[in-house]
Order: sequence, then structure tokens, then C-alpha cells
Amino acid sequence: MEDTLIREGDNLDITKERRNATFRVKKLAAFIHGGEEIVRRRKEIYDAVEREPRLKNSVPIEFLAREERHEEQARRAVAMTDVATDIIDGSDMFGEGIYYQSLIMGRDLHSLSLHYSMVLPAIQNQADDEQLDEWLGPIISRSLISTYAQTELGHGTNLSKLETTATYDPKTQEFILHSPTITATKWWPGALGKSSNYAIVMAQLYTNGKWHGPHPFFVQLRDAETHMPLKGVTVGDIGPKLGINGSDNGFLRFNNFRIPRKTMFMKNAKVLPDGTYVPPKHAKLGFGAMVFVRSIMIKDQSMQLGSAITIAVRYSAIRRQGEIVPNSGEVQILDYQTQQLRLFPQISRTLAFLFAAYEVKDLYLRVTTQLQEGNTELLPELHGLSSGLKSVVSWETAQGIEQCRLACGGHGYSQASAFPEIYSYAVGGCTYEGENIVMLLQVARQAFLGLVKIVSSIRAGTAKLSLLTSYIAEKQPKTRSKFTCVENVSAEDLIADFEYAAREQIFYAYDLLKKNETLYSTPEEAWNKTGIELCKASRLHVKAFLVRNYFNYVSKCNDSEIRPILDQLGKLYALDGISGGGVWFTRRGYYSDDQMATVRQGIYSLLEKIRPNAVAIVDAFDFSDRELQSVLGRRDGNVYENLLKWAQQNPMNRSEISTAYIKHLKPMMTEGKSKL
Ligand SMILES: CCCCCCCC/C=C\CCCCCCCCCCC/C=C/C(=O)SCCNC(=O)CCNC(=O)[C@H](O)C(C)(C)COP(=O)(O)OP(=O)(O)OC[C@H]1O[C@@H](n2cnc3c(N)ncnc32)[C@H](O)[C@@H]1OP(=O)(O)O
Ligand SMILES: Cc1cc2nc3c(=O)[nH]c(=O)nc-3n(C[C@H](O)[C@H](O)[C@H](O)COP(=O)(O)OP(=O)(O)OC[C@H]3O[C@@H](n4cnc5c(N)ncnc54)[C@H](O)[C@@H]3O)c2cc1C
Repeated sequence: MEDTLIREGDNLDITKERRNATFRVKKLAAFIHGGEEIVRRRKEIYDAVEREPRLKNSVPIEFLAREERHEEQARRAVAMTDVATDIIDGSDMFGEGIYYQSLIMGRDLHSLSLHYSMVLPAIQNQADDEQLDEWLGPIISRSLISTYAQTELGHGTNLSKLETTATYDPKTQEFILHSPTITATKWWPGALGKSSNYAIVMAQLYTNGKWHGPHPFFVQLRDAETHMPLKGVTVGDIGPKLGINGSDNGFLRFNNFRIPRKTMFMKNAKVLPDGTYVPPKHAKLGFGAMVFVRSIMIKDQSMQLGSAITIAVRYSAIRRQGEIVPNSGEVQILDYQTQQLRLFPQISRTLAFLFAAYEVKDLYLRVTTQLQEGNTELLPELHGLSSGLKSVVSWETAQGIEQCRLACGGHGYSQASAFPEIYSYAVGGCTYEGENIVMLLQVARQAFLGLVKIVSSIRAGTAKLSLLTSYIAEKQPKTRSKFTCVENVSAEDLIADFEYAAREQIFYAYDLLKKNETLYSTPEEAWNKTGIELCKASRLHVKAFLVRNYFNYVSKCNDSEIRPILDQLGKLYALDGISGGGVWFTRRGYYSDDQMATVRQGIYSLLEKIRPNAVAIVDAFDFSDRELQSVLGRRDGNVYENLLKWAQQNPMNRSEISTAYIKHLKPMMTEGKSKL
């Protein structure tokens, strides 16, 4: 990060904002990103990327047609990975990897996305030693391109009903892969359509006439030389999508396609040559690649929200429209209280999500180490934390980006703002790696050792609780919330409030479930009739984690220059949640009407405090113009002249007269004239 973000020629309003900030941006950036050394490395990586001619992103991606975009993203992906090890520590996916990728690939996936984000971790963690020796080299050297093919036309969520079969034939020691129906067609896998010649294929395993559920296989799909699909394989691109159109998400069918026995991942489950099935230590170890992406995408999502709010705050600082006091001149739109309420909570959310991303990364790494030793103890906790965070974070990120777009008025709707790209990329996270509602139900059902299981064990006095769940066993306070005013409220009080709301809803949902079990004939029907309340319980449980984790993380900061900023943002995060969460905080009179009114007053006072530092705070997220790719969010604030330049480079303006005019409009006008 540079010493100062102020330069000659910058927009005067944005310069004034930076001069008036009460803290040094570098300090906050260091805290946010985990230390000065990490910020220094970010700058080093950025400079190296800028110096490398092959990593120049000269084509404005938003003007490209689908095939051109796919090709340009493939070019970038190859260049990115050609020079990666000269620039970054390739083993640090959660840190340097994700940052490096965002500098080059922008908000899109590409031909190698799944190769790195799912296949590499799956091979590292699920292949046996012999398979690792055989597969890891080609994966790293990129002599093959691979993807993760699980979802089918008929089933994405309910993996037990996937229809692709892998039937073992002991005579030839092969599996026969087959797509028995149309709905068995694999559908969605990134980079499957045209790029990949290998895929991890999830298929229902049958050996010696017995079914063993879905298992992963590493399957060659296309010829290594000609890249033509192999006989028995039908593969192609599924067509344009809401976003990520640089990626060739694909379809895939097998027609009695034979693959060798050792293409089944064999570190956990095994099929012996005679067809004997050896089960894994934990039934869901084969789902590890999904857990990796759910874990890493929390950081990715927070960075998407962070870039949206950086753009919106910078633009709001240079945009002047309307007067607050008549005849005193037009104000920066950032001065409107309503604008602040739209924007500043998104700053807090970005930080809360980022700090949660650090926690889930640590847990992921601990679980990976444990699994290497054959210990699956922490796996359910990771499944719960990553599923719950994935759900809440991707949803609130999508909502937050949309608020940022709306807050930028008409210019927010233009691709020049970058919001359409950011939104359409980020919102995919609500669906992929487990549809959000389904993941919330997982949190309720199984995760965190199972909220539902926890309640029954707490009541039975047999609960074994983890750090993430121990609050659930605490007694609900009979007194009111301790909140009196924003100045006096402590982190502990705010955490207690969220835990109160979560506990209240968890027990409410549990009791409803038990009641429904008496009303409906099966536990599954009762579960379905309690689904909405269970999802609410999971959401509040995750929110309580986010608040607790935010303040725990910030408690490490003793710097008097930036600590007040972090406290203000933390309080805003919590109070905005309480104010918007209404009913859960007022149940049993925990918050009175007067307290709620004081919460709102607290929010207004925080908005006022944050306002003078808003530009500097988003500067501390340390996004370069290269990453933001937004005319509205330019560091220098020179928006208007660059909007005009951006429009002028639009291919439609290459000639004065369009083909639409020549082919359709002109003949119509000529005919119109002849009728006069
Ligand atoms: C040098 C190199 C340079 C490289 C430079 C580049 C670097 C790039 C770096 C970083 C890139 C990062 C980019 C950011 C991220 C963007 C990438 C985006 C890619 C997106 C691709 C998308 C892929 C996909 O979508 S793949 C398909 C995903 N599909 C799903 O998620 C399906 C959802 N369904 C399920 O997961 C499950 O079926 C279920 C959980 C809904 C239900 O499962 P079921 O089998 O029915 O089980 P159930 O009976 O409910 O539960 C039984 C018990 O099992 C437990 N359990 C379930 N799942 C798991 C699990 N995964 N792990 C552990 N335990 C699990 C469950 O809790 C139950 O437990 P219990 O104890 O018995 O109660
Ligand atoms: C951008 C993108 C990239 C993707 N990349 C890949 C990839 O690389 N590889 C891959 O294999 N897949 C990929 N997918 C597929 C993705 O993982 C699935 O779409 C996702 O898991 C959701 O499954 P589904 O489509 O079957 O949704 P459905 O399960 O059909 O969901 C539809 C609705 O039904 C509800 N629903 C379903 N089941 C339940 C339930 N039990 N209880 C309550 N409600 C329920 C959901 O909440 C949702 O509202 C990708 C998808 C997208 C959008």
C-alpha cells in the first residue's frame, strides 16, 4: 500500500476526505489484512503483476461477447498460472492465491477455476499415495485440465439421489460409468463444457450388487492430444448465465464408459480388486472439496462486498446533488443520513465477514491436519461453520452489493460502475456449494453438532458443547438487555444480546418441532413444517457467531488511532442487526420500545462519527483500480471525464452509423418520409 493515496490532479472532494481522516490508512489496512507484512506482500504482488506484460488486462471485459470473454479469461488464466510461483506462495490459497487471482481474473471464473479450487484440494486430501504420485504432477504442471462434476440436471442438493452410476466389474477390474436417464446428465460444472479433459465425477457406487452411495472418481473425458471427447462421453457448454460467462459451465453424459479401478479416490473408501467395499472412517469424507470451497468463499464474498462499498463510498464523496440547507450549495451525497445508513453497515459487514473468514480458514487448516492423522473429530464443526457462514455471508453480500448499486443512482446501473459484474458474480455464491436455505437447514439439523441435537441434550443435561455452541446451554437472562446507550454499551453486552436472540429462536424452533412431531405422522413431515423457524434459528446462530467473532478479533487491537474506528464499526454492525432483527430482540420484553428507540439513536450517532472517515476506511481495504475496474470507484475520484472516455471506447461508437440504423431504422424512416 502506498504512503498516501493523495496525488495531484485528484478530485478535490475526495482529496479533502482523505486529508480530514483521523487515522492513517496504512495502520487500519495492516490490522484488517492481518499485519504490515501482509500488506507489504500485497503491494509486492501487485507490482509484480503490473510489471508482467502477459498479465496486462488491456481488453475491457464488459464489452466482450460470450466466446470472446471465455477466450480472454482462458488467456488470462494461463498467463496467471504460468508465472504464479514467481510471484506468490502457491500453497497460501486463502491469502496470496485468492488476492493474486482477483488481480488478474476479476469477477469471473475461467478454464482453470475448478482445477485449482476443487480438484487440487480433493487430490491432496482424498487420493491414496499411489494416486497422489500419479495425479498431482499433471495437475500442478497443467498437462491436464480438470473440473468437479457432481450436480446433475435432476439433482444438485440431494446427493443421495444422483443418478450417474459407477458399477464395478471385477472381471476387468473396471468401473462402468453410465448416465441412465436425461436427468442423470451432469449439469453446471465449471470449465467442463470446452476446457477440461478430466473431471472428478461423483457417481453412485455399486460393487458385487450392493449400493454404497455417491463416490468420487477421477475420469478422463477428452483425448490428451486431439481434445476430442472419448467414445462413450458426451460433453458441451450449458449456455449463457447471469454471470461468470468466462467460464464454460458444462453438461456431461456417459454411455457405459469403462474406467480403471484405481480411478476411484481410495484414501478413504476403497474397492478391492475382487469388488470388496471398504468404507471410509467418516461417511462424508468424499465431500471434502465442497467444504474447502465453502471455507474459502467466505473471504471471496467479503472482498466482493468490500469492493462494492469502496466504489459506492468514493462515488458518494465526489457526487454532489441537492442542498441540505437552502442556498448553501449542493452537498456530497455522502452527507445524506439516508445514504449513510445504506452504505456504512456494508463497511461493517465486510469486516465482520473477513474476520470470520480468518476463523474458518484456521479451522479448515486444523481439520486438514487432523484428517491426515485419521482423526475426524472436528469435521462436523467445520461442516457447520462453513455451511452456516456460506449461507449468511453470501446472502448479505448480495443484498449489500445491491444497496451499493442503488445508492449510486443511474450511474450504478451502468457496467461502468462494475456493480453488475460484482453482483452477478457474487450472487452465484448463494447457490453453488449448497443452496443457502439447504445449508441453513444443515446447520439446524447436523451442524455445530446439530442445533436440534444440542437442545435435546442440554435439556437432558448431557450436552457436549464446542466453543461455538457453548452459549446455547446458558440460561436465558430474566432481566432486560443491558443496553442503555451507544456510548456505554460494551462488546460483551452486544454479544449477549445476539446470543439471547439466537437462544430464544433455537428453543422456540425446537419446541415447535417437538409439537409438530405430535401433529404429523412422520418426523420428516414435522421437520418440513418447522423449516422456516429452523432456518431463522440457524441464521441467528451464525449472526451471533459473526458478532462475537468481530469483537474477539478487534480485541487484539491496542492502537488508539484505529481502535475507535473498529469499535464504531462493530457497534454499527451489531446495532443495525438488532434494529433490523426486531422481534427476536424484543421477545419476552428483553428489549423495550424505549431501548429500541435508543438503539436507533445510537445508529444515527455512529453514522455521524463514521462519516468523516468513510473514504479513508474503504481506502484501508486496499483495493487497487485494477481490482475495482470501476469508473465510479476510481481512487482519484475523477469520475465524470472517465465515464465519458469509457462510453467512447464502447465498440458501438467505433463508427458513427450503426448497422441497426442501416438495416432497420433507415428503411423505416425512408418509408415514413414517402408516406408524408
Ligand atoms: C500455483 C497456483 C496458482 C493458482 C492461482 C489461483 C489460486 C486460486 C485460489 C483461490 C480461489 C478461490 C476462489 C474463491 C471461490 C470461488 C470458487 C467458486 C467455484 C464454485 C464452483 C461450484 C461448485 C459446486 O457447486 S460443486 C457442487 C456443490 N454441491 C453441493 O454443495 C450439494 C449440496 N448438498 C450437500 O452438501 C449434501 O448432500 C447435504 C449436506 C445437503 C445433505 O447431505 P446428505 O448426504 O443427505 O446427508 P444428511 O443425511 O443430511 O447428513 C448426514 C450426516 O453427514 C453430515 N454431513 C453432510 N455433509 C457433510 C460434509 N460436507 N462434511 C461433513 N459432514 C457432512 C451431516 O452433518 C450429517 O451428520 P450427522 O452427524 O449424521 O447428523
Ligand atoms: C454459478 C454456479 C456454479 C456451479 N458450479 C458447479 C460445479 O462446478 N460443479 C458442480 O457439480 N455443480 C456446480 N453448480 C451446481 C450447484 O452446486 C447446485 O446448483 C446447487 O448445489 C443447488 O442445487 P440445485 O440446483 O439442485 O437446487 P435445488 O436443490 O433444486 O434447489 C431449488 C430450491 O429447492 C429448495 N430445496 C431443495 N432441497 C431442499 C430441502 N431438502 N429442504 C428445503 N428446501 C429444499 C432450495 O432451497 C431451493 O429454493 C454450480 C451452480 C452455479 C449456480
